[in-house]
Amino acid sequence: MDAFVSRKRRRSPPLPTNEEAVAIPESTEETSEESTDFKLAILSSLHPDVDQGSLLETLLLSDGFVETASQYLSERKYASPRKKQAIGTGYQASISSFGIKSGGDGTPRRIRPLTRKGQTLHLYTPEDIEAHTPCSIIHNFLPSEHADALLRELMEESPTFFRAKFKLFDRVVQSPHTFAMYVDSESEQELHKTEYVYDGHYFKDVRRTLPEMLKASTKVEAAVNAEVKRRIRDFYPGGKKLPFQSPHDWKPNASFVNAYDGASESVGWHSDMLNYIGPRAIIGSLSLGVAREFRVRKVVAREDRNMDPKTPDKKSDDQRADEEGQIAIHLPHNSLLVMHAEMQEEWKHSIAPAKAIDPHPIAGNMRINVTYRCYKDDLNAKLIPKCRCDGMSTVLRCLQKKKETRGRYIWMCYTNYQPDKEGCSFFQYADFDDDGNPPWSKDYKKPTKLEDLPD
Ligand SMILES: O=C(O)CCC(=O)C(=O)O
Ligand SMILES: [Fe+2]
Repeated sequence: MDAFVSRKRRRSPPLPTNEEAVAIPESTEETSEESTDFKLAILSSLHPDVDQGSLLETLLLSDGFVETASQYLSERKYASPRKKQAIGTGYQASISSFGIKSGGDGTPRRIRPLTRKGQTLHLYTPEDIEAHTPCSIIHNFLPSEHADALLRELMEESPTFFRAKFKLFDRVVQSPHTFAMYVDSESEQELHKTEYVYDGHYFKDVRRTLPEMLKASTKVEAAVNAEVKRRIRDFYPGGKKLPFQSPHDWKPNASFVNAYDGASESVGWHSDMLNYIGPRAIIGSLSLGVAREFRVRKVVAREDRNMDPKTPDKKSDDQRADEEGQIAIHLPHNSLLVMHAEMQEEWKHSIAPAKAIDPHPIAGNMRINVTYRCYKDDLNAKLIPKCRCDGMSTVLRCLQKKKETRGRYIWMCYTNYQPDKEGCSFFQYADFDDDGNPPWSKDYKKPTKLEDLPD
């Protein structure tokens, strides 16, 4: 099997499919694993020199139609596995090099996830990543001396990074990687230490952005803004920004730096806290040192999984990822990943533990990641709703699991996540205008009511 598709055999019949989660259309919904194997056998006999991974990938991209897949394979626009070219540390016959594009006629392209149950689809090229995930990537982002200087600066800091403790059900667990938080000004530093709540507590160790980080930040800002504009133009309906997305340029003023020391260090499935960065947030994520896999998967509502919405969801994120399929984006040294506006609300991400890693000449076994973020003045910790736990600020979440409330934002108590504290049950729907401004913002535009519209 090719390096970029791994596949587990299903033991039970396939789950009913849904258009967001899988690529195989309704017409092939009832087909069993055996019939996929049968289709692969036909394709294999027609194209004996193409490896199984490429056959399967082409079959998926052809919506399960053998004839279409065979036609693409006959045209042979893809890189033959025997002539694979190295991209970073991995290998890939690019999906787009198969000559199949998500749009291509000037109309906005839809993100079309290709994941299937039990699969990890590995993506390496910028074209594949932006076509099938809510992210875009720029390889070799900084001049190489600058990337190395930034890596050295952060390697020096990393022994003093912090390992978070949090509550998982009734157990206290330690985060499987270390991190530190940096802000760009002294006033923000003071405010963060005393006002901003993370995972139910205040961080006392908020640092000032270091010189190389600051230098990189200006370049990240320009690149992210250009990528966001391109994303809106080429991918979003009508070439318009998403509802709740800010119309203004993105300006980073804070960052989390994560350190993964060795193959087993990781971060579990999550989406990032929106409290201070607002709805439809953008994040610029710079990877340095050892190349690792960044995994993404789309959140699927329970009804779409044919689950009774009232039944508690007992499956872990890892089980879900395995069931629904996931995409692995390979992040080599000096790559900038832009997480676009649809990412945090609709997708989850993780850094998976690796089986093996290629040591980096400067970083050894370490991967360093800087996530540049834009903390919004109007979502300052003093302004957002507080819960009943000692005046702690609440967390902003976007509901995803049930269809009837899907996409609604809520403010809720976050203290429950802290090892030694029980939270309150505070919960309140959160209101934002089309540009993502909260009602207390001077820029907030009240939505026009139907009866107020001119005849
Ligand atoms: O290390 C990464 O690439 C991702 C880190 C991350 O998800 C986070 O800081 O929220
Ligand atoms: Fe994250």
